[in-house]
Amino acid sequence: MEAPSHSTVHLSDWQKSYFAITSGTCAPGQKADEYRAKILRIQYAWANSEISQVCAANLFKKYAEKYSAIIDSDNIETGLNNYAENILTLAKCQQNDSDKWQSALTTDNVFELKCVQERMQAGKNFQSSQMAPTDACVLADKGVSASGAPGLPKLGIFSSAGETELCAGSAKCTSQGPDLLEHPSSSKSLQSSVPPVTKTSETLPASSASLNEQVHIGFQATPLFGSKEATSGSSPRMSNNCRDGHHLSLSNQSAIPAWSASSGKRKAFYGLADEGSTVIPSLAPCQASISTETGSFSGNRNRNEESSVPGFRTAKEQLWVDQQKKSQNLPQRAPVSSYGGVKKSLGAGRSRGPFGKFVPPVPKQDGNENGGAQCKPHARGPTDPSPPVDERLKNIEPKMVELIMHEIMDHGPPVGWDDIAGVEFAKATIKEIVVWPMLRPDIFTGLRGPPKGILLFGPPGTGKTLIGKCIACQSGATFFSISASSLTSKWVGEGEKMVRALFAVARCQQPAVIFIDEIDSLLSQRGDGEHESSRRIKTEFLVQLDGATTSSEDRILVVGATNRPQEIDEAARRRLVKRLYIPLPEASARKQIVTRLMSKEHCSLNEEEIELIVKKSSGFSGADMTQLCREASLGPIRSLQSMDIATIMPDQVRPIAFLDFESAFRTVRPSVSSKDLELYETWNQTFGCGR
Ligand SMILES: Nc1ncnc2c1ncn2[C@@H]1O[C@H](COP(=O)(O)OP(=O)(O)OP(=O)(O)O)[C@@H](O)[C@H]1O
Ligand SMILES: [Mg+2]
Repeated sequence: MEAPSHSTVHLSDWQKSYFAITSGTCAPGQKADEYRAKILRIQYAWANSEISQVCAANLFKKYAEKYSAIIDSDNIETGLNNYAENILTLAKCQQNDSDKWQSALTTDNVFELKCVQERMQAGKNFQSSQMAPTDACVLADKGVSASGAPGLPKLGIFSSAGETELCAGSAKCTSQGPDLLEHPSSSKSLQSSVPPVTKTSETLPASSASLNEQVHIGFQATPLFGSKEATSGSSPRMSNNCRDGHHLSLSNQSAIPAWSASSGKRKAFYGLADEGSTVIPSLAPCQASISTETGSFSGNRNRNEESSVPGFRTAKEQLWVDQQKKSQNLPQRAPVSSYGGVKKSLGAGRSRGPFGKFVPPVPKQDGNENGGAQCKPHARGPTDPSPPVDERLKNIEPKMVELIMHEIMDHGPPVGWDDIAGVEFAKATIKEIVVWPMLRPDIFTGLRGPPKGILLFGPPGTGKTLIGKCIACQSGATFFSISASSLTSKWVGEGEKMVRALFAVARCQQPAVIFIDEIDSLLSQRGDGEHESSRRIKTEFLVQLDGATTSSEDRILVVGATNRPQEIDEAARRRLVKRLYIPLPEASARKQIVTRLMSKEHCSLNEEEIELIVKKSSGFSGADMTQLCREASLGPIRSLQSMDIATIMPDQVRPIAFLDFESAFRTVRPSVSSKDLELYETWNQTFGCGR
C-alpha cells in the first residue's frame, strides 16, 4: 500500500478500500486491514490539518467500531476472533497429550541469538542517531509510512533528561518495529523498555493500557535491551520527567505508540478519541510497558481514570482484561467467556445456585487459593496479553476449558451429612477418604493415602447424587460434577476431548473431586456393537482415570455414581477402588427422612403414627419416602373446597395428619423391585467394599 502524502488523502485509496469493504467477497482479515489503514489515514490527515478535529474524531470512531466488530466477532465467516478453531484445526493432527513442547530458548541463550545481538547493537546505535520511532512503527503497520511525510515531526520530544537507557530501550523497540513483529523473543524487549516521553496528561488510550491491569509486581520481564536495573530504576527518572513537565504516556505504566510524532496535536486527538470511546488499532508492535507497579508513573492519569477510558485493545487483550476484572470483582464467579466461546450447558453442572463457587484455573498471585500454589502461570511478560493458561491446559481446547469452568465446577446448594439419612457406613468411609485427608494431608500419606476412585452404587433414589452434593459442600475441594450422559450425548465426537479437558482443569484445581453421575453410561462394558465415539470417550476416561488414580502427586478424587453397577467395564471397576453400596434406607433412615421433612411442615403426626408410616414404607427408597411425604402434604389442600383455596389464609390450612399418609400410600409405591434388589446385593457381595 502506498503511503499517503501528508497533504492529500487519495480519493482512489478511499474508493479502493470502500470496494474492498463492501464487496462482500473480502475475507475478514482483508476488511480489518482496510479499516486499520483507514484509521491510520484519518490520524495522519488530522495530524496534518487536512481534516478537522471533530471530523477526525467522528471518522475515527466509526472505523474503529467497524474494525473492532471484525476483530471481536467469533463468527468464522465475518470475524477474526476464532483463532482457537483455526489453530486447533491446524494443530489437530499434532495434538497429543504426551507432546510436551519446550522452547530451546532460555533467558541465557537468547542473548546469543544473532537477531538479538543485532538489535542490541541497533539499540546502542540509536543513542547517537535517535531514529524517530514513528518511522518504524508505521512501517510495522504495513506501508503507511510516515517516514517520508514532510511535516510530521520526528520524535523530538524526548527530554534530554530522559535520554537514558529507558529512552534507549524504547527507541530500540520502536526502531526495530518491523523486526520485532517477526521475532517472538524480540517482543520481550518491549516488556522491559519504556515508551517515549510526551507532554502532560494528554495521553493515548494506548492498547497497552489494557495490559497494565495484568501487570503485577511478581512479574519481572527479562529485558533483552538495557539492563533490568534500568527498568526497575526507571521510576525516579520518570518522576523527574513528570516534574519537568514531561509526563510519561504510560499513565501508570501504559505506553504511547511511538509513532505519535506529531505529539501535541495527536495527543489532543487521542484525548478526543477517548471521549468518543474510539480505539486506536495496531499499536501493539511498538507498545511498551513496565513490569513494576510503582506509583511513580501516576503523574498523568490516575488508575481509575484510565480504567474508565476504553482505549484500544485487541480482542485477545480485551478478553483477558475482562477476565481479570471479573476475577477481581467477583472472585467466586466464573469469568465471562475468557476464550470467546459460546456458552453451552453440559448438564450436570447446571444447578448452580447462590452457593455456586467458581475457582478459576488461573492461579491467584498469592498462591494461597485452592490449588493456586500448584498452578504455574505461563511464562509471559507484561506486554503479553495472553491469559496465564496453566501448562497443563496447553493442549486443551480453550472453549472446553471454559465450558468446564462455567458448567462443571459446582458446589451446589448446601447439603450436610445429616441431610442424608442412613447409609452410615458409606458416609463414614467417604468422610475418611474425602474429608479428613483434605483436613490433614500430612497424616494421610503413604499407605494411608486416600483412594482416588470411589463408586457409589445402589438402587435408584437412595441418595447417591445427594452424597455427591454433600461431598461438594463438605470436602472443601473444587468440585466438578458432570453427568456422563451429557458427555456422551451432547458432545458426540468431542466427548473424549471434554474428558481430557475435565481432568486437565481438575489437575489445575487440586484438591479436586470429579463427580460423575450415571457413570455406567460412560463406562459401560466395551462391546463390538458400541459406537466409535463412545468407545473413544471410554478409553480416554480410563487413561485419565489411571493417571489421576495412580499419580501420588495429584489430589484428584473421582466419584462415580450408578444404579447399574453390573454394566460397568471391569477396567473402570478396578480403578474405582472403593465401591460403596448405597442400599435402600432402613427403618431408622426412613423415620429420619419423614421426621426431617415433616418438621418443616405444619403436621400433627405423633410418634406412633410415624412408626406406623415407617413400617408401611418398607422397601421404599429415599426418593420414594420424599415423594410419599409430598403427596401426604397435599392432603390438607385436597380436602379443602375449591372455593376456599382462593381465600384461605395459609395458617388456616389444617395440619398434615396420618390419614393423609394413608391416602398417600395408595398412590406412592416402592420404585425398586425385590428382584432388582437381589442383583444389587449380589454385586455388592462380589465387588462391593462394604461390610
Ligand atoms: N438417604 C437419603 N436421605 C435423605 N433423602 C434422600 C435419601 N436418599 C434419597 N433421598 C431423597 O431422594 C432424592 C433423590 O435422591 P438421589 O438423587 O440422591 O438418588 P440417587 O441414588 O442418585 O438415584 P439415581 O440412582 O436414580 O440417580 C433426594 O433429593 C432426596 O430428597
Ligand atoms: Mg443420582
